[in-house]
Amino acid sequence: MTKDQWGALQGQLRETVGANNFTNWIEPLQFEGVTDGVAHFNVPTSFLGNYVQRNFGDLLLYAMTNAGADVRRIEFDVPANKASMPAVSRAANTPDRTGQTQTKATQSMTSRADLADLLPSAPLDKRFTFDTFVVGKPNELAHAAARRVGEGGEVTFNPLFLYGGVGLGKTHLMHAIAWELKSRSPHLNVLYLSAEQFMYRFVQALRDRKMMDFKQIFRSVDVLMVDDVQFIAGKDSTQEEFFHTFNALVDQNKQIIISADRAPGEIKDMENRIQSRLQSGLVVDLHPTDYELRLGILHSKLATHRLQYPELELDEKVLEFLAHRISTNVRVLEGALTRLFAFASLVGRPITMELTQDCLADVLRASERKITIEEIQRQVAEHYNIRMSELIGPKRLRVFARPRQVAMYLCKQLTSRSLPEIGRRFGGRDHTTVMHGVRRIEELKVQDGQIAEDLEMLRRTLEA
Ligand SMILES: Nc1ncnc2c1ncn2[C@@H]1O[C@H](COP(=O)(O)OP(=O)(O)OP(=O)(O)O)[C@@H](O)[C@H]1O
Repeated sequence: MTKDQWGALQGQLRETVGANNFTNWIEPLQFEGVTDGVAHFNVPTSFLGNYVQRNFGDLLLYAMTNAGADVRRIEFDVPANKASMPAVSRAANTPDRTGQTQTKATQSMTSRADLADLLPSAPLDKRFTFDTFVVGKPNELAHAAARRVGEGGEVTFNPLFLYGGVGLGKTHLMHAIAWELKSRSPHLNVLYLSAEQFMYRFVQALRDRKMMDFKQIFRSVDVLMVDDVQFIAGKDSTQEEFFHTFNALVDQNKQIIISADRAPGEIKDMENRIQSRLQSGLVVDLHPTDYELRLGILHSKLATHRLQYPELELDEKVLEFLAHRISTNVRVLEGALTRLFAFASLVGRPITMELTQDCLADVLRASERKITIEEIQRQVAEHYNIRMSELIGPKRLRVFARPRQVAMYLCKQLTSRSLPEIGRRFGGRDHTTVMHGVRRIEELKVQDGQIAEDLEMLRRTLEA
């Protein structure tokens, strides 16, 4: 990250933290550069550095990473000769930021009336909007509910509780709601934060004896969004405070949106009264993705990659392959595509199946399916109503040979077994026979609607 890039980031930071916080805490930071993943800032006093680290550290890290910088840590240094720093020359007009000013700065934080500036909202990801959210069967209900809440107006279900496994789009939907609300009503106080940040703020308020401020801030929002609420399970006083905040907002008819990795009733160590409160609105889950949704997501991400790497060619089969093979987590799926483009661009080769296998070997191994060759064989035999021995055996009649090729094709698609291994499991056939079978089915899939339908049905059953 260059100094100019840091300069450009400042506008965005000002928006996020508010004008007063920006002037007090961010503006005095002098960006020195990034070395080995550490961003260095010069600061006029160690107090200012510590304060920024504690209160805005995560935000800075997030903003810089988001802007493309490889930053894992931030360090604040007080240079030996402070006189050269702009923050100190500013101090000719404004109070010096020495021990004395530190007290002033802290006091001004407490007494500041402008609550909007103090709202500790976590930054929203610009990419997470409704426009970029791909809707499919597994997430259509969650999407519809989120859309409804994003429209604003009368609160119909409170809270909206979204849950689902890792990387299925909960955070994306929450940010999308926040963006939508803000675009429709720019003056709405929308507070989005993770349950972990909620706890952090709470503990900090306790420590600094600022509970009144804390309560006032959280009760003054119009919309509260808390991500990953399971995090506060078992953390008694945080739960308690969350419960009070929750009730106060519901009483004022303010919208609350919560996400978690499981249903409210399944969050262990969460007090019953909170669980039941969380269930009192609309609870919707994001189901694990299916093949169509994954393919849709890949296509939508492709557009961005194409813009970035217009020169790269991509074999459509690669997308189908990835959608088949990486089935657990959209984040991993996206990561795979990004890596593929970066790799292909580096080595200057088109994105073929071969390159994909090379580049993503580790990801593919990690998300390897549990589907076995034997399962496929059994399922195919049952589907075509033939015996296993006929499927695997030597008979070359079409009624056996075609299902055999279908089974070989599925083994190639749904397992990571090599062609020779598949051949061995089909009565010791040669790998060229398997290759021929796979190619034949690939052709038929396009020409013969029945085969395409059979494949689809079998795949669904096997993946279920
Ligand atoms: N339906 C979708 N359309 C487009 N992108 C999606 C979709 N679902 C998930 N993603 C993308 O997958 C990534 C992970 O999603 P997100 O962070 O929202 O998951 P999450 O459910 O909050 O996961 P976690 O449990 O880890 O917090 C994001 O980059 C998001 O944009």
